[in-house]
Amino acid sequence: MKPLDSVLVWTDKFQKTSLNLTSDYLYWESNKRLYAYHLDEVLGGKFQDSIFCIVTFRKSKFKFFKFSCEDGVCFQNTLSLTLNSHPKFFLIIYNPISGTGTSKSDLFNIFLPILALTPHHYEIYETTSQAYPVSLIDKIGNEFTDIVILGGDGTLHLLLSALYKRNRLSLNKIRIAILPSGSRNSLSVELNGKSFNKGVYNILKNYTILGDLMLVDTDDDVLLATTAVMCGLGADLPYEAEKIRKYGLFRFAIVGIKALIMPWKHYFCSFSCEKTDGEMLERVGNFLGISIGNNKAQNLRNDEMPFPFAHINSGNMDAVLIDPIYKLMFTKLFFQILNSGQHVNNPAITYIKLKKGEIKFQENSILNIDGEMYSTKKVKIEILKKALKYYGKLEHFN
Ligand SMILES: Nc1ncnc2c1ncn2[C@@H]1O[C@H](COP(=O)(O)OP(=O)(O)OP(=O)(O)O)[C@@H](O)[C@H]1O
Repeated sequence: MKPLDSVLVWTDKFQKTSLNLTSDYLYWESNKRLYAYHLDEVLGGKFQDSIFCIVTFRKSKFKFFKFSCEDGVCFQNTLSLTLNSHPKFFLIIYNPISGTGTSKSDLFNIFLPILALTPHHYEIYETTSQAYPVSLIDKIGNEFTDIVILGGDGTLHLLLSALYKRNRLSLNKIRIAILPSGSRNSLSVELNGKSFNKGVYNILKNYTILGDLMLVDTDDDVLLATTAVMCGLGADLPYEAEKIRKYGLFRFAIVGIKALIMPWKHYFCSFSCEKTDGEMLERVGNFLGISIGNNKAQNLRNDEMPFPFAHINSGNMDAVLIDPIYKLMFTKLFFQILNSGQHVNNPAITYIKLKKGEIKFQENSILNIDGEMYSTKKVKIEILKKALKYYGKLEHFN
C-alpha cells in the first residue's frame, strides 16, 4: 500500500531507512528486517532534537524505537492525525504510600516516558493523608477532564466522594483511569486485567466504558464507591490490617492468622434490599459478614473473586451474605472465594442481585468502603447506573 507519508531516518547502527505510514501500518526496514506495526499497536511518536522516537505496544509490552532524523515535524503531525490522538490535559494523581509504594516510580519510569511521545499534556498531584484540596476538586471537569490515578481503590474512592460533595456535575464530564499501584486494585483488574501496561494502552487508545457507581449513605457522610462495601469480617480484618500497614502486603497474612487464633466473632445486624426483579428481601440476625459489590472485586495478586457475577456496567450490585459459620467452615469458604468465586455454591452463602440495600447495626460498626474504613450504625447503598466514564475494556478478565 502506498504510504500516506514517509520520512528519511538513520537507525542507531547509522543505516539509512525511511519510516512509512499508511492508513493501517507504520513500517520500516532495518538490518534487512521489516518492522511493521499496526496502528492499533502504535501509541505515539515524536520528533525532538533531531531524534524521532516511536513507542509501540505488543504482547503487553512497550517498545521504544529511536532514529536520527533531520526534519520529522511533518511526519510527526501526520502520525498524530492518523493515530487520532487529540491532545488531552491529564490530571495525574499518585498515592506514594498505596500498595508497595511503587506508584511514583511506575509514573516516572513507565507512564510519563510514553506520554511524552504523545500530544497530551499533564499536571501531577501527589496525594497526602489529608483530603484533596478544594482548589484541585474545583478544577476537575473544567480544566481537567481526564484523570489518571496511580494508587489503589481507596485513592479513587476518596476523590470521587470529594467530587460528589463539592463538584457533582464534573462526574458527567470526566473520564477516569486507574493504573494499578495499590494493594488490591479491584477496579483496575476489572477494567484492564492484571496489567499496568494494558491500563496505559487503554488510556492512550481512548478505550472507555460507561460504568456504574455505588452511592453509599452512612450516618455521617454520603460517599461514592466503585468496588465494594463490606461489614463484619470483611471490614474487621482490613481494619486490623490498616493498623499494621508498615508490614506491607504481609499485613493481610498476619491478620488472617490472628483471626484464626483469636475468639471467633459473629455480627448481629439487619439487612434489607430491593432485588433486581423488584422483590424485597429482609434478614435479621447474626452474619459472619455482608459484602455488596459493583464489580468482581478481583485483585492483582491471586484468583480471589468475591462477586463472580458482577460487572461494572451491569446496572445492579451483587450482595454476598455469609451465615454465622465457624472457623473450620470459614477456612473452606475462604479457599472457595480464592478459587475464582466457587463460594457461591457454599450453603452458608446467599448471593443476591440488587438495586439498593440497607444494613443496620445495633451499635456503631466498622464499614469497609473500597478499602477505606468508616464507623456507622446504618448504611444505605444504591446503584448509580452508568454514572461515570472509565478508561478500560471489559474483556480483559484474567
Ligand atoms: N502521602 C500520603 N501519606 C499517608 N497516607 C496517604 C498519603 N496519600 C494518601 N494516603 C492514604 O492512602 C489511603 C488510600 O490508599 P489506597 O487505598 O489507594 O491504597 P491501598 O490500600 O494500598 O490499595 P487498595 O485500596 O487497592 O487495596 C487513604 O487512606 C489516604 O488517606
